[in-house]
Amino acid sequence: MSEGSAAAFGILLVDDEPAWLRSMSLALERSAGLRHVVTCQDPRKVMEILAGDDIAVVLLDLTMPHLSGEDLLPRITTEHPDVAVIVVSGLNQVETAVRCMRLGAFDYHVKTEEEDRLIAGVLRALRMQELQRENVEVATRLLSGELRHPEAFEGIVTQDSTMRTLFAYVEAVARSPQPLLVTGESGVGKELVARAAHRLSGCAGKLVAVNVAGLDDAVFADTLFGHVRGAFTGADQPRRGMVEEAENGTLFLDEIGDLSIPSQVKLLRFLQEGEFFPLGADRPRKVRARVIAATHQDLAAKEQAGAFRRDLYYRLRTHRVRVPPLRERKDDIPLLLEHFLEEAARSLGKKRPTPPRQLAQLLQTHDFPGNVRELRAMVFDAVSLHKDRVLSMDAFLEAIGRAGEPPPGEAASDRNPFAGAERLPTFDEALELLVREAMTRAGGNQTLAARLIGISQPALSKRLKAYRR
Ligand SMILES: Nc1ncnc2c1ncn2[C@@H]1O[C@H](COP(=O)(O)OP(=O)(O)OP(=O)(O)O)[C@@H](O)[C@H]1O
Repeated sequence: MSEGSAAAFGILLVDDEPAWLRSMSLALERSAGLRHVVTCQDPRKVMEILAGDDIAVVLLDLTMPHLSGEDLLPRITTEHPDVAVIVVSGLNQVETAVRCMRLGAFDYHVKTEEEDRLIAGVLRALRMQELQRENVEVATRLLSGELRHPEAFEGIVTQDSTMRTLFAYVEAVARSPQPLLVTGESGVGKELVARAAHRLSGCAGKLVAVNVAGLDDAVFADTLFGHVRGAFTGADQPRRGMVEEAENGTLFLDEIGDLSIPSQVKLLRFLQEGEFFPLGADRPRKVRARVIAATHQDLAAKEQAGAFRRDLYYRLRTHRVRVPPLRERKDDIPLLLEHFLEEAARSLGKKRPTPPRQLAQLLQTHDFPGNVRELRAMVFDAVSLHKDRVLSMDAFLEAIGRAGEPPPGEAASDRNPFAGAERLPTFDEALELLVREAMTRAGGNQTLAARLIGISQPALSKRLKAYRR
């Protein structure tokens, strides 16, 4: 967990030994940047402190005068179930530990163990607390369905309800320092979602985007973490890595599914410790930057196949969203068409053309394997070619037709819908199936259906009449 979020949570140390309270407060601040630490020597005052202060974690000694930790523990867990209590005892007794856990303790530590282990335990408890609070926040936002900052999503044109839910989720987790994983097919708008999350994060720094696909381990390390002068032959100047560029901001790692295993190890270290070694440096550097990762790949499958480290996978997906492909939100197509017509006309210095009435309908018959990017390219292409007032459908028909063609090298017979059929339809049956499919895809519009299968509207109408008889 990075220091940023942890520092905001209150921690209460309860012990009758002032020396332990002092040294633990110092250790929490020094090693984990935890500054909101309250100390209490008198266990009788604990409930009062909890009622007044925003405390997330209590470190509770067991043996104290007036009131023992074991008596206090059930009162805390009953009255403040959202507070995590870590018992810190001088006794290394399994029975005591089991009793405390049964009474609702989050964890049990022995005072003689290494300080680092106790601090790691506190950070673990804080992480749980943070996730719990975020869950409540997410549920509240999703239920209210309202966005507090709709302007952050301005560039994302949509009226789809799944997308609206996704926005509410992104808004709820945007201020978390934990990673956000954005998945979805190529061209669905993952980068736009990452930029919206950054805008909502309230971070003062900038968003720095790095496409990690195809970077070998050395280039990845140099790009992200930089190097010191003289780190390798030719390194006559030190270089700041992208992580430092993104300090107090967001590091957006695109195509994370392509990261090599050695690079995954380096990234995990940065996520866990918030620190990294520039190439050639003998001391680590600490930088606070939120990581947003994106991929079009199935990371779970990659993890299962051993191509993606499990620890990194779980770390990255602490918060996650899947941006649905365009074919799952076809109602967005007319809106996006309008948006891109406007954008294309502006950037090409042309007057905005009027789209033919059936264009949106035609586009809704297409599956858009390249998603929003494909639609955008189609519109730009058509606007750049267009001359009359009304936009021609031809460029779109051609693009859609081409999209259905097999890729070069793939034989047409591989995609033959009849290949493998036990009984071939007769010519007339096949024709009827084709006509009916075109009518379904065109939403009952005969002109459009006729264009889809390359015949005239009267010819199609004649066939339909014949089928009705
Ligand atoms: N809902 C949307 N509204 C407006 N423009 C969009 C929308 N979704 C995507 N775009 C545009 O489509 C293009 C592709 O979007 P983006 O780069 O965010 O996709 P991606 O999912 O990150 O793709 P890749 O996986 O290839 O990196 C960009 O030009 C983007 O501006």
